[in-house]
Amino acid sequence: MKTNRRKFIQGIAGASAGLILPASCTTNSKKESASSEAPAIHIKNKPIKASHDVIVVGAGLSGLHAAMLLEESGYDVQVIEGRQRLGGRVYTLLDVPGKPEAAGEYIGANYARMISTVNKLGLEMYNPEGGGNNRPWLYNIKGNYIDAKNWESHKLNPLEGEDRTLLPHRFLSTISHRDNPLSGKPLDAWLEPEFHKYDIPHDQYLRSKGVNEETIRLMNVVIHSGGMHRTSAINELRRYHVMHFSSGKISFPDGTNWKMVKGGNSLLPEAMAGSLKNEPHLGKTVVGFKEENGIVQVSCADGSEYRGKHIICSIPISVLRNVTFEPHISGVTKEAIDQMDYGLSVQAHFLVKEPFWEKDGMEANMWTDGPLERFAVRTKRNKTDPDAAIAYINGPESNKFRLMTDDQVFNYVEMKLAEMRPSTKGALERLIIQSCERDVHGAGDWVYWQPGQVKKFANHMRNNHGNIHFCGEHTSIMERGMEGAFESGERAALDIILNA
Ligand SMILES: Cc1cc2nc3c(=O)[nH]c(=O)nc-3n(C[C@H](O)[C@H](O)[C@H](O)COP(=O)(O)OP(=O)(O)OC[C@H]3O[C@@H](n4cnc5c(N)ncnc54)[C@H](O)[C@@H]3O)c2cc1C
Repeated sequence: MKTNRRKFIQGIAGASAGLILPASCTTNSKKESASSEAPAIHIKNKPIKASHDVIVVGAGLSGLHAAMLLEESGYDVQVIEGRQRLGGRVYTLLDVPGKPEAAGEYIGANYARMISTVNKLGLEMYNPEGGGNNRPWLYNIKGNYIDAKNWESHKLNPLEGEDRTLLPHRFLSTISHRDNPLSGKPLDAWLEPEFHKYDIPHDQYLRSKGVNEETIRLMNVVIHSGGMHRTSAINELRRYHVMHFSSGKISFPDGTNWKMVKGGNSLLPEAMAGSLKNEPHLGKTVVGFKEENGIVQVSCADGSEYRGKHIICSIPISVLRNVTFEPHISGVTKEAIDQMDYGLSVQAHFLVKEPFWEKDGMEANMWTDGPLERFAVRTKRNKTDPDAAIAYINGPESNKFRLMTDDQVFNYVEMKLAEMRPSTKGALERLIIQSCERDVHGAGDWVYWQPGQVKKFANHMRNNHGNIHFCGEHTSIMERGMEGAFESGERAALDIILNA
């Protein structure tokens, strides 16, 4: 029996309001087992049946959320994941001192679906002290060290009037959001044709608003893309619209605006996977989909195959360039697969053997317009954790690291640090290099829209290809980040539940 539509939508609405999914989603909705009702087809004279109702490809938040929702509606679901771990871009480095988050870190108070899932699975959230953006920075601009307190009057400050109090690390978010044409509009307004006029390079948009070149140069330091000229202004306007939409309006009951999962955010995808009837299969890198007579055959790099009546595919869009589809994907969706790109970041993690900031008497954390962009002592999860530091490069400088081995990244970072901050020499011990595109399953941090791409692609990203339904943060329209992943998984699951 199919899930009752009204009940299911009530359940989703409940989850979106931060409530636990009601029992109506799990009762009276059992389907017959897949094998008993799958139509038989013939491939090379061999009768083929779907082994599952739905195969979910990718065990990141979007895929796992879709799997949970489908299972609650009685579908037989098998999750398969290319990596040997769950979580995708939620990845707590549990073996690294201080257990830093390598990717999805801050859970916003407005993340209704995610918070609901955390609560439902019995996990706890907390705020590590001194996290977020409240750490004091020492600025290194054009080779000059500048304390935050001296910035307002400093000759390198390119702003005028009251704006001179704005600190460089706030330039991008504050100036991009100023007079944001999306303000006061619904979260999906960025898709509307009336905003296509902002689908232009972000630096061009800022110049038209009178922002000067030096301010744009400093904003460019940490933009999550190949640079301001490569990012659509509407991409950035949407980003800050979503961020500001709820800030100040929604907070956790303790008054805070963001939290992390106690013990590490990776506990969430692990608990989500643990709640499924069928254990996810790891190490299953999908290389091809072939749909015939309503059954999709999924081929993996290790030679194994799965068959499902439906597929939910959460693979990052640019990684899909390496996956074959039969029938072929063509038209705008194919262009999007070939052209969409992800922001990059590389993180070099170090243990701090000696507090180098005590040697030179400067702030520990550096925000620079040089090749290292940001170097910071990490927030501790527990007071007893050792000091650890991270070089976090996510602006245009991050591109070159694609060509380096981990050792070369460490050598480069240490060399640049020693030039900029001699007190770090001998004070750091190498731990790990992390980047979300350093293996074949990752494309980078998160998708960004290049000038002209919102107009061209944004309304095609969610189209299914036969029985293959796409999800992943790149397909979200209201939320971004981890909550965007949840939103997209929910949409793909609903697509099957309501339309299949
Ligand atoms: C450095 C960094 C910091 C971030 N900080 C935040 C933050 O503070 N707050 C926030 O909300 N968001 C943050 N994000 C974004 C957030 O982590 C992501 O938006 C979200 O986790 C994406 O989930 P997803 O399911 O869409 O994709 P993914 O997590 O990437 O899931 C896709 C899965 O598919 C698998 N896969 C890929 N190719 C194949 C294949 N061929 N076969 C089988 N499986 C495959 C991958 O291994 C992966 O597990 C951050 C991301 C990064 C990188």
